[in-house]
Amino acid sequence: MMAQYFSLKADHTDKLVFYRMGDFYELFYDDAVKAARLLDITLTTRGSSAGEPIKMCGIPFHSLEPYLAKLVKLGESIAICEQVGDPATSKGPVERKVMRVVTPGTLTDAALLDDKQENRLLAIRFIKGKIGMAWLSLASGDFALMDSEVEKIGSELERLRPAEILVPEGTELALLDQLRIPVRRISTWQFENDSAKRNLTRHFSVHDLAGFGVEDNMLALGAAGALLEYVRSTQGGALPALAGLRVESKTQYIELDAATRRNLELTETIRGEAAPTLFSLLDHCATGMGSRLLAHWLHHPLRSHGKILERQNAITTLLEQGTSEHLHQNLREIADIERIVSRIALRSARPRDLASLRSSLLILPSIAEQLPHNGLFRGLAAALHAEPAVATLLSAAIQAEPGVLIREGGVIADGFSADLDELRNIQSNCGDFLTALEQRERERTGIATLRVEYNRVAGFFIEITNSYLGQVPDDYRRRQTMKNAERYITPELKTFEEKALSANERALALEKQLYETVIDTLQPYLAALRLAGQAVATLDVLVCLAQRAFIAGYIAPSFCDEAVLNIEAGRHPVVEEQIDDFIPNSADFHLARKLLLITGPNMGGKSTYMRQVALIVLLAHIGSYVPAQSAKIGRIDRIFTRIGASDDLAGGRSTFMVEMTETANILNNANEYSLVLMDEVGRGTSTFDGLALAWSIARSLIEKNHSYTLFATHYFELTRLAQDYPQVSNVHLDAVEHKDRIVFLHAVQDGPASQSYGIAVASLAGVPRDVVRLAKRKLLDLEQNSLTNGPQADLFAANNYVNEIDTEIHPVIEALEAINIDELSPRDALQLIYRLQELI
Ligand SMILES: Nc1ncnc2c1ncn2[C@@H]1O[C@H](COP(=O)(O)OP(=O)(O)OP(=O)(O)O)[C@@H](O)[C@H]1O
Repeated sequence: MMAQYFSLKADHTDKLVFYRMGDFYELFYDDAVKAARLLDITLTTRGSSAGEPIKMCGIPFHSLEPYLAKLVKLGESIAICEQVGDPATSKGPVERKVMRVVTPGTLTDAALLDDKQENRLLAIRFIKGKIGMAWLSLASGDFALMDSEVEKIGSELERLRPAEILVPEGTELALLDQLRIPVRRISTWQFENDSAKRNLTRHFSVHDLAGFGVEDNMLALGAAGALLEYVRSTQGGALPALAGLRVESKTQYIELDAATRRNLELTETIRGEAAPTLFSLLDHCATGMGSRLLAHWLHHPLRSHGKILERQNAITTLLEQGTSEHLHQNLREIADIERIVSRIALRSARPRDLASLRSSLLILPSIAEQLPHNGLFRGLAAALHAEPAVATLLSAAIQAEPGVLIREGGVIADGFSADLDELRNIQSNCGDFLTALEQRERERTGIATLRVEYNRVAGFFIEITNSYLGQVPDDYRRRQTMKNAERYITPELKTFEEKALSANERALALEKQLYETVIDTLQPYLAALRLAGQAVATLDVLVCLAQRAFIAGYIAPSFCDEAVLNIEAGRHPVVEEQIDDFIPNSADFHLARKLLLITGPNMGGKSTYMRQVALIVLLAHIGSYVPAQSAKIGRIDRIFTRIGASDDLAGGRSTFMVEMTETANILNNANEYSLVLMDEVGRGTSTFDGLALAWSIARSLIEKNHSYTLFATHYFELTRLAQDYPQVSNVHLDAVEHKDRIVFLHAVQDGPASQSYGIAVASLAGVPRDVVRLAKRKLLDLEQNSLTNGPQADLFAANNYVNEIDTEIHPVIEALEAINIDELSPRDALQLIYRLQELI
């Protein structure tokens, strides 16, 4: 047995091998050690090999799924090895085979998949600064490819969020090793374009790939080929019917770099949590398909105003008709058609998948009828009226509530197959037949005590007590002799016995065969069903966005071709949900006003304001309504952000290095159609360096990039840029000090800030009072020594360097500050004077 195990394991060295032994899957050696640790199950030993005990652990076969789910989540791949031979007839160990390989990127089982998340497998190939990428979601059949540049890889990974990555052997890229995504290195030759082309044309049964818009020289082609082969190897040779092959174009979507996707907290917070994010706020979709599509839309804002307006108009119609809630309730009844369709394609669909597909298909026409007859809805309604033949077939073929597993039967509906009905009749009519036979034989033989019976050892028999043996007819054959009776069988009973005993087995076999036929019959309809699934998803997202717009008072943004970005009374969609009185703020950009320099106290709301502008722009481009009073948006192709400080310790980059790398990316790539958010750039280094950098970066953004820029800074000196450049406007957020408190107004106003309140905020945050006091004193010195007339110290000015020692508080002053004169007795006062004198 171990020899058999070793030969199977040799083909799956990089996976955990689940070796089926009766009712258990067992793991051996290192696999056992690893699985025991990851699954928290007992590690034990079984027998020995080469004198060493064999380490093993095992799990019961019927609870495979939760264990698989846990391992796959941890990034492991598993080869599931089943017994395929018959234990009764095989000499030596039963024949076993790896029937299925489960890897994080190739999941299709409902139990292993997250409803709301797309599960993608991504293959990447690198050649001379370029990358070719192909990705596939096996569960939904979406297959796409794209060429890009190496420096975009971070952004692409953040966008696609693959569950598993394939790269050619020998690929060295630090970024890949830092990811928490399993990376599999496969032979380089599998990434060759020629064999990929052959594979793909064969798979799609086409002469060439031009029809998909795939060019011969695309780098991504090789990646697509490698990906397809990998999937085939995990699915026991079967390949799903893929929805087609999409070439994703770079110009289709607004580009968001990796940092921006993170900073805007689209689907994950900066800390990596699922909420609160834009997605967690918006996602009230009725189906998993809708949630997945919404996440996709958020990461793929469109550039084409035409396409955006199609969605927006659809939302407007839903709002006008007020049917969203009703549609939402109807959509809740719809199963995950996309994933069921993929499982049908892979022939792994369970009976209940078919039942839920059926019930969904029966509801779809009524949903389609509720849809308005305009714009996007026309196409959606057509797709929802998917092949009625499928629902008819499934109604005829599958029981109302089928069993869980086809091997246990109870799946195929009565009346679908006459043969199956007969087999089932035999089982259920067994009792009737025997009573009727008994009656007939009693009459024929005249033996009143004759009994027809069954037991497991003798099978069916007619029992006649010894006193009537003389009356036994000739056609009775003796089966067994008892003490007081004889047991007989007749040809009729024999035929019945054979039928009855095998009926159950044959019914199960026939059900399995019929089930396979149903799956076969469904294959030609899968493309239409997939479209129906996509239509459900689209409708679900539109309804969800319409509901959000209604509940939160969003408005429809308008688009134009001029250089304009005008938001009246905009709100941050996520922050406004978390606090009671959110103050709306406007933002106005045009050709003559392209950089807003934002100053104001910490906690004033600068980051919130900048992010809200970006989120409104992003929401507008997915077709959604936006949280504002009005919004008019010109052409925008990219959004860049440089917000917050984070170390990239694993990548060997300090906070400041990360800050400058992201800034470099912006300065090198942002153009007049870009929206740029710069939050306190330069704060990661010394004051003078930081200020000098911030100043030159802002100038470059004005002079060279011409982007729509929101530039938040604490360097007050930068506000002077507005005097040199007409495109720069100063805006500020304010606070007022009230007794010991500081109140933030959160309203964006024209002009530079007058104070920074940093020290007041520090005090608010609980910084010890003596430190705050020292800081105030130091600030006073700095301001007095400054040669500028400005309200804040000008660090560019000469002579503002103040000797630290000079500003230290004299111990006498400190002692005086510490006393409460009203509480001093005359005697204490006298002593104090002595002490103070000593301190001079
Ligand atoms: N427009 C607003 N209306 C009401 N509250 C707001 C508004 N903007 C921000 N806030 C509140 O103020 C808090 C601080 O905002 P934010 O982080 O944007 O300040 P900041 O100026 O960027 O501060 P820092 O300079 O310290 O980063 C937010 O968490 C939010 O609770």
